[in-house]
Amino acid sequence: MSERQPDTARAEALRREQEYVSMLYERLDVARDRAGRGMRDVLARGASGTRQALVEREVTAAEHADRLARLSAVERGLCFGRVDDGDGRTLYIGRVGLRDDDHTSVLVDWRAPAARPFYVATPGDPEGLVRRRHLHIRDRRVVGIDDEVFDLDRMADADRRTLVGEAALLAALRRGRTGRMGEVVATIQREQDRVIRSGLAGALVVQGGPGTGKTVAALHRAAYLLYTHRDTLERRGILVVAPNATFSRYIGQVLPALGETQVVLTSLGGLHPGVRAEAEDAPATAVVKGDPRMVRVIEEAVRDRERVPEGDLEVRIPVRTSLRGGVEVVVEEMTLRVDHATCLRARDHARGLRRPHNIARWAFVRRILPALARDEAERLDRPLEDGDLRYAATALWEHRSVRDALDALWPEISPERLVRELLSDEERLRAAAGPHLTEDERAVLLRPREAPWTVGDVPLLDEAAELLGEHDHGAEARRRRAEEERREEELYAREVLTITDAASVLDAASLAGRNRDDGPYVTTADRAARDRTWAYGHVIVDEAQELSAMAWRTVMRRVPARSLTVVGDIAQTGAAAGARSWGEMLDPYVKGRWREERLLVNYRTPAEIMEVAADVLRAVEPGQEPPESVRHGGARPRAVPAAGTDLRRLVDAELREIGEGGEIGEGRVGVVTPDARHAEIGALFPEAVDPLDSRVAVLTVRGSKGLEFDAVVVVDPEGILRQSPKGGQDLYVATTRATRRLTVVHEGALPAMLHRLEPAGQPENTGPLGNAAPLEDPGRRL
Ligand SMILES: Nc1ncnc2c1ncn2[C@@H]1O[C@H](COP(=O)(O)OP(=O)(O)OP(=O)(O)O)[C@@H](O)[C@H]1O
Repeated sequence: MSERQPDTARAEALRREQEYVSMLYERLDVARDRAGRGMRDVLARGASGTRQALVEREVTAAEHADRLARLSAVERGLCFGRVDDGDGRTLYIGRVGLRDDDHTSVLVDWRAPAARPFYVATPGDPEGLVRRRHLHIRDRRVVGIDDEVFDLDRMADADRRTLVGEAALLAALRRGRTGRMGEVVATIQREQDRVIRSGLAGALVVQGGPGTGKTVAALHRAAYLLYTHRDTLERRGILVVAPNATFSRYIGQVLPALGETQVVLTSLGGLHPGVRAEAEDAPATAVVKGDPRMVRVIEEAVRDRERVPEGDLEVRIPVRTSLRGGVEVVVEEMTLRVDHATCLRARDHARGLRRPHNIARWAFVRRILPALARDEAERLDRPLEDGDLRYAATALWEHRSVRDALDALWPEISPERLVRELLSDEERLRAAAGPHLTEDERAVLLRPREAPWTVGDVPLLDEAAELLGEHDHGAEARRRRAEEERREEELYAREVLTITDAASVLDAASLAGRNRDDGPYVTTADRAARDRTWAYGHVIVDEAQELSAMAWRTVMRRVPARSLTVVGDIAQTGAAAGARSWGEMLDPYVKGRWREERLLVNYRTPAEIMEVAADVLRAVEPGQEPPESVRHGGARPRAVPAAGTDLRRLVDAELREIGEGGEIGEGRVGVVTPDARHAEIGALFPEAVDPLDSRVAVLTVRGSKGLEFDAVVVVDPEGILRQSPKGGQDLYVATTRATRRLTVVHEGALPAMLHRLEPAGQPENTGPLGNAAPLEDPGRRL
């Protein structure tokens, strides 16, 4: 409900809001000064005193720095809303809560319970409000206001005269896309608010079609949970798992913009510390790697590294050496022997401890070494006391040949080596996978030793890491050393920062603690990101339909409390090993105990484009309902035959169109291709270097998932449909990436499910393009 008012009334409303907003910024400046001063005071106390005093000083400085970080992050659009209730009470809603000198609240944090009516009031259920007002602020100036009136009769006369209207949401949605997702705190919708404020405990599934704001709602939920459960979550942290590194970059700005930096954001391929997997497996390989039977295969691969010799164990050790030309040369050797049965017992004993392989190895070694020492004593005819035995065993361990012999039987091994050797060695693979996988399944796993890590390898590495345990015994000592170094550097950073201004203090202070080993002042996020076994307080998984059963094991290991937000759309599953239903993936961990919220409104794709996409969905997933678009209008989606079309010129024309029609920036074009044609089409657009930052992005469907563009050109829909058993879902994803314009370039006949597209050459019904005739260029054809 809205009403446009004369300019004078609007000017008066703006002036009054400006007064209030200026006061809020003054409060913000005061709060920042206080935090900055607090930090400088703490640091001015100097770096001397008891260890306890030093620790306290560090912690207090860190708290001030943290507060300063939050206050700096809210500068842009500090206050964005106001609600008036029927009793004449007014609340202003903003990114952070502020109080005046009397401790009276002057700005309510958007996450506080008092702010809820701002998001959930509707004309049917106004939650006691008579009006909701959106404030648009640029550089501390109020540049616009939008009102929604719920009860005109109960509004004060003065307020009634100053009603100003234009839906804030639609204004936000019309903006050109920048290549980075932004926060939407000012325009969160009622159904999204339910997702955001849902309780911390248990698993919440957010199922919704493309563009329904699942990602954006999940990220706001992270900020809300941190605000509401700060004690728990600051200690344990929140992990956000994105499908790939590009998507991580795409959403990476949202939480910092909300003042939250304590969240670990990683891609699926980055879940195993030390590995950055980007490559994807072929669908058949992905299916096998994603299958839970791989748990058994990895178990077998580990057991296969716990061997006994065929017969007795024989090790040659030097008995006598002499120096020749300064080099030590073995003059006489002796063969030590441990009988087969003793080796078997040692292995069974070590396995029976049920400890990780690399830990149990020492139990094995500790059984074999004394046996070797006894044999040595016998051969040398030397009596052995208990104390001597320990000494002799330790001395034997010094011989390289002894260590090599034991390594060959029960090596200390890293997860990376185990998985690499398993997948590149036919013999090992057969030994481990024999009873669990078919010959064909084994064949698709096999690959060259130097092949790069794939996203599908990460769950295998994680599984292996669980079974192998810590493999580097120097790690503990290194960690301690690094911690000391870190502490010194951090102290130094803080001293330096006392002479710099507040905003830079914070960056450098957190920088000083970054990329180092664990320590009391490293942020939770930093510590957690480096620790594979870290138990997070909450985990958010985006595009979760793409995760295989094995990937779910990796995720669940990181959240033993099973406090999860699972965000995705079953209708968009493109991964061969991805989900067909949420129950299939979640029931093994939270059987029947997960709750579901559905988002039904599409904020991205205009209705005209969504109708085309809905036809695709109905053809491939008849049971799934497409979301309803909130926006209408714009250019009609069209089909352009590839014959006679120059793709380059077509994309240039799209760039011009969105540049002219866009409200902010120049807008971006996404060219979506079948996997097999990505390189060929990419070569036509040398400027498309970065899928987020270049004005043109050339992407496979997988690469485009979760992203959006002002204009999308889908090339070769037939090729997309054919590229995998999930080709139909892929085409659905491709057609739902556009915020304004969709063009499909087809080579043969247009697939029947795209019948609604306007054939090129006919004038468009609506929109700024006018006539969308194909662009002829005989020189370069698709
Ligand atoms: N309440 C809102 N206010 C303003 N913009 C919104 C709102 N909700 C969603 N949007 C915008 O709609 C677009 C789609 O949101 P988002 O990417 O979160 O959708 P999604 O459901 O994750 O889509 P997909 O399934 O395609 O990945 C984004 O540009 C987002 O900023």
